[in-house]
Parts: sequence; C-alpha cells; structure tokens
Amino acid sequence: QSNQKPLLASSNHNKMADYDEDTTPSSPSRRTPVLDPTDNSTIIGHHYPGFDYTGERICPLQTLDIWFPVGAAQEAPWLVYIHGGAWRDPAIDSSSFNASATKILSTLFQQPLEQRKKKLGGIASINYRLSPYPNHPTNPSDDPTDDSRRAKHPDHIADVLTALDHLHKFYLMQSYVLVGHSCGATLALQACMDPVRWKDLEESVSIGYRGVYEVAKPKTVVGLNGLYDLAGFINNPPKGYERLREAYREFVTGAFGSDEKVWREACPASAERWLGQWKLGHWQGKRKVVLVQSLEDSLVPVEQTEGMAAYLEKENEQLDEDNKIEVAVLMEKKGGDHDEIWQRGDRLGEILVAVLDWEI
Ligand SMILES: Nc1ccccc1C(=O)C[C@H](N)C(=O)O
Repeated sequence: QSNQKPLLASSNHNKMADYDEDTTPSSPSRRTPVLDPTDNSTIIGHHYPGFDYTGERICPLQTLDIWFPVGAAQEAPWLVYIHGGAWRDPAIDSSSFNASATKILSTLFQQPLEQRKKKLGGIASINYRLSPYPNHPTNPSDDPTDDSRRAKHPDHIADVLTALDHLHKFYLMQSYVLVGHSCGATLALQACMDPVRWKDLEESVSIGYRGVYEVAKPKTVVGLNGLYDLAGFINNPPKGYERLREAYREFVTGAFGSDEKVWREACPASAERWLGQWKLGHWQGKRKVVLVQSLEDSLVPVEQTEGMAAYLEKENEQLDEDNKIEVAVLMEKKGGDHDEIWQRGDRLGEILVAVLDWEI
C-alpha cells in the first residue's frame, strides 16, 4: 500500500516519461514533507525522489531517493537501501523503502534532538539498471534499446557504487549502513568486495557506460531475505524449494549470463576472499553484518542466510580478535512472505533503528 507507482512506465513508448528535464532533481518543488504517522501533522523529515547519480542523465533508473530527518547532522551515519526484485522486476524500485523510512524517521523523532542528531545523517534508496524480463506479465522488457532493462552484471553493482560515490561527494555522507533486500542483499555484500573484480568484467560486457568503482566501504551491512549463494541454490535447491530452480536459473542467467563460475565469484558466500576484501575507510570500529530472514519466505529459503552465517563464522576463525566482524542473525517467525518485510516497513524500521543504536 505504501509503494508508489514504479518509476518505469508499463509501456516502453514513454520510457522516459518520468524523467522530465524541467523537474530537476534538486528543485525544491519536488521536496515532500514527511508527516509523523502518529499525528499526521508534525513534519519529521523531507523526501527528495529522483536524484540522478551519474550526472549525465543516462537512464531513469540511475537515480536515488533521499530522506533528511528534521535536524539531521549530515556527518552522522547514513542508512542506504538497495531494493530487490531478482535484478529484473520493473515493479520494485527505490520507493519500496517508503514505509520503512517513515517508520525510522518517526521513531528517531521521539528521541531528544541531541541524541538523534548523532544517529542518522540521512536515508537513501538506490535505483539501478535492471536485467531483461521478457516474460513479465504486464511490463515485459521488449525494447532492446532501453538501457533501463538490458543491464548485465557488473552493471547493477557499478550503479550501486556510483550512487554511493555520489552520496559521499555531494551529500557529505561519511560512514554508512548498507541495507539490501533479496538481490539487494547480494549487491550490499558485493559493495564490500574489491571492485577490481567488476571493473575487469565490465571491459568485456559493458555497453559503454563507465561507473565509479572506488568508494568507501560500509561499516555495517544488513541483508534481508538475501540471496548469497546462487549456484548453491540452483545446483541443490533445499527441500520445498525445488519448484523454483528454473525460475532462479532464468533470472540468474538474465543477470549474470550462463557461466556458473561468474555466479560463484559474484556471490558473497561462494566468492574467494570476500571478507578479506572488506576494508574499512578512515573511521574506526568493527565491521558488522546483520542477517534477517523471514521464516515464512516462499521464494528464498532460510538455507541462504544459514550458509552466509556459516561462511562468516568460518572466516572469522581465521582472523585475530581485533579484526573479527560482528555478526547478528535474526530469524523472523512472523515476518510474512518474501516482500512483506519492506511492504509492512514497521518491523524493518524497528530493526534498522536498533542497528543505528548499535553503531554508536
Ligand atoms: N523468484 C524469486 C526468487 C528469489 C527472489 C526473488 C524472486 C522473484 O521472483 C522476484 C521478482 N518478483 C521477479 O518477478 O523476478
């Protein structure tokens, strides 16, 4: 219910319809106040949709949304969200964080200004180019020249990193918590890896766009109903999820191509030296990973989260005390189905406020 109209129009004839030169992303007229849901009149923040992060207006999905809490200090930690949708679903975009963002702003607004000021500098939600979805029931990707719908790995992660760079450069973002749902969780963990992996790959598949790769890494990553080992699922789907094997193979091939080696190297639970490549920026403190899994998820089995947690535990054994990462795993008994975690927003907002409290 909280999800707004997706950025991509259903008909490809007006694929640029939502991308109007006249409504410049920074124009104040596009700023909407966020009202406290408890009284519907107090302004608790401002929402700015549709900032172009490439600076070149390349395509309508290379944009991000920002929410500023009232009284925020921009140098406080940021919360950055990456939506899911199997790298291809045109109906899921940055607006899928609307409900959670409102919950976070309203929860923090209850705290004294001096306290909340240090907790959250801003919230961002990133759009990125999607891979083809030719058999989508209502909005198939049938225009081969539409850059929004023909992305191929590493385009998705290149867009995410470019967006993060934009937030650092133009919005003073310093440390940040990177949150991702489903394939957004894969992307969040990919953002910790050495970007050389993607840069080399891009040389061979790119359509000409060159993103930014070198960006400061997150301090904390939160994965929600995440995909962490795609080859593992396709080769050996857990009991009860066998029916999804071909669907997984289809979207994974659409996003990464048919070479299983590429899937393995792109996935955090199967890539070599994933954790070793996660270097912190100039700020201090331990790296943290929070894994949240809805136990009623009919699309992503709990084994994905368990496998990721086991991988982190094993890697941690190799590290000395100072370098170990902190891991928290939340199994949500009443989390609902795959997308309900962001659709409802309340519980997710609560979890993310707790993560921000943990940051300080
Ligand atoms: N089958 C999945 C398995 C795992 C994670 C997502 C999906 C999806 O189907 C996502 C999206 N709604 C899609 O239409 O591709």
